[in-house]
Amino acid sequence: MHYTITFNPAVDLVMQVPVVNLGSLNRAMKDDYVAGGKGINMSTILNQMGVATTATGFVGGFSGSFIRQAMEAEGISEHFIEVDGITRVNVKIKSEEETEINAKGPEVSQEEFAALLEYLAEVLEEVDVVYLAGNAAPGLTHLHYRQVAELCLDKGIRFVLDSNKDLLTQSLPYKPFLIKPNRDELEEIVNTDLVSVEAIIDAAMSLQNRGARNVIVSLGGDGALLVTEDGQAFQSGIPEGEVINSVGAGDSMVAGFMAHFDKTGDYAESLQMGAACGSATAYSVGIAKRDLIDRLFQEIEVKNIK
Ligand SMILES: Nc1ncnc2c1ncn2[C@@H]1O[C@H](COP(=O)(O)OP(=O)(O)OP(=O)(O)O)[C@@H](O)[C@H]1O
Ligand SMILES: O=P(O)(O)OC[C@@]1(O)O[C@H](CO)[C@@H](O)[C@@H]1O
Repeated sequence: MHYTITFNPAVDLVMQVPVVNLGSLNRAMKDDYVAGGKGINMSTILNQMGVATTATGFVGGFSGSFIRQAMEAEGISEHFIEVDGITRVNVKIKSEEETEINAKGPEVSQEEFAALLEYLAEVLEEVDVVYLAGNAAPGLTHLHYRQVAELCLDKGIRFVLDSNKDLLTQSLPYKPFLIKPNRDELEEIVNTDLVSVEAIIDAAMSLQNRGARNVIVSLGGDGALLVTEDGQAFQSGIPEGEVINSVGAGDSMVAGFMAHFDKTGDYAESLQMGAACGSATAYSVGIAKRDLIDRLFQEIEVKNIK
């Protein structure tokens, strides 16, 4: 089972607004509500790829119910802990540029966190994969990320971590199987501008020296780089297509990579699948569907560069 954890899920309100004028009333031409939050997006892709997944984390209020119903409609099993307060609604404005406003989200108490950890400790088995993705909810810190990471290390379970700053770096000693910073996140961690492929690979390897086993660095419309624990590096390109909404592309990439790696153990092909899922989501309103993923997979080139 692939368990995804989203500490602070969201309903993504995706609005098409041709021209945005700050300080004025703007009207959307179209709006879509999508169950979101990084772990939830990963479960959505895993499910598309035929991988058994359970989505967990904390939800509350009407928007929390929306997420639960969306999971049920997709046939994804879930074990969310109900919290007081209302799951956030994150606004994603699609104009000439993409603008995002992520809300704060409801507070998670120590008892609610303990209930999640207890559930995980009870259900996890060695063959499982745990994904912890996104930012913390109010009430949670890097220490809570570390507790999940430690549980996975103790149980010998592959742990996939997609977060940023100290939420990511503080868990590196627990040897996550995969981390996926994007270029900005990696630059922030290593405190340097990364302008060449070589510099990005060196920075990714510095995170391996701190404990990460495999590192994907996603580069938006410029593709992605993968540095593996056996010392190889791969680069993926992007297929032809029109960007509709790139929110969740990174989450899709992680889930696509893991779904394929779990079946094949093949790094190059798994990066190709991750890239297909990432671009397929960028070319969709919400998270990608399988038919587009399969089509784009054929078009993506992956090079072994080390
Ligand atoms: N504009 C785009 N065109 C084609 N493919 C894209 C585009 N943006 C993203 N992708 C694909 O998706 C992958 C992940 O995207 P990106 O680097 O934007 O992740 P991210 O910053 O983590 O995104 P998010 O936080 O929204 O999930 C890229 O490496 C690429 O393969
Ligand atoms: O605030 P966080 O947890 O960093 O990010 C949340 C979020 O922006 O990430 C997903 C895309 O990756 C969206 O579905 C969601 O709104």
